[in-house]
Amino acid sequence: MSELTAMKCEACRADAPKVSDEELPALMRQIPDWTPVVREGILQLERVYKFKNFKSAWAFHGKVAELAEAEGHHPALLLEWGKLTVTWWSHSIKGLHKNDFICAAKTDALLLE
Ligand SMILES: C[C@H](O)[C@H](O)[C@H]1CNC2=NC(N)=NC(=O)C2=N1
Repeated sequence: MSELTAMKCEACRADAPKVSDEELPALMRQIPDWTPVVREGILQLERVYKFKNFKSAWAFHGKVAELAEAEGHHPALLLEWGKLTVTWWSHSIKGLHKNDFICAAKTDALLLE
């Protein structure tokens, strides 16, 4: 389990630093099941979680929503039959912040609960 899961998100400020190109590879190695994607020019982290049915995906959706509220940092969630797509990025800086990696690692940890 990544050390990221022991960290806490900081408040999202418009002047907060984005994760740099130099920092990105080491952070991505800590969340190997996630993919960096660019949407509307914004770098984001995405993972698709597969489940046996809608109800299981829905239950995980609820856990991720609770995590988001606890961290004060919120993902995009696409709930489908047997799938939940989770996408993290920082709206305030239109890109990736350390918060997004912390939350991606904590999202993975929810699977172990
Ligand atoms: C006021 C509130 O805390 C801010 O709007 C928070 C809410 N959750 C957030 N979530 C994400 N992903 N990015 C943000 O910039 C953000 N800002």
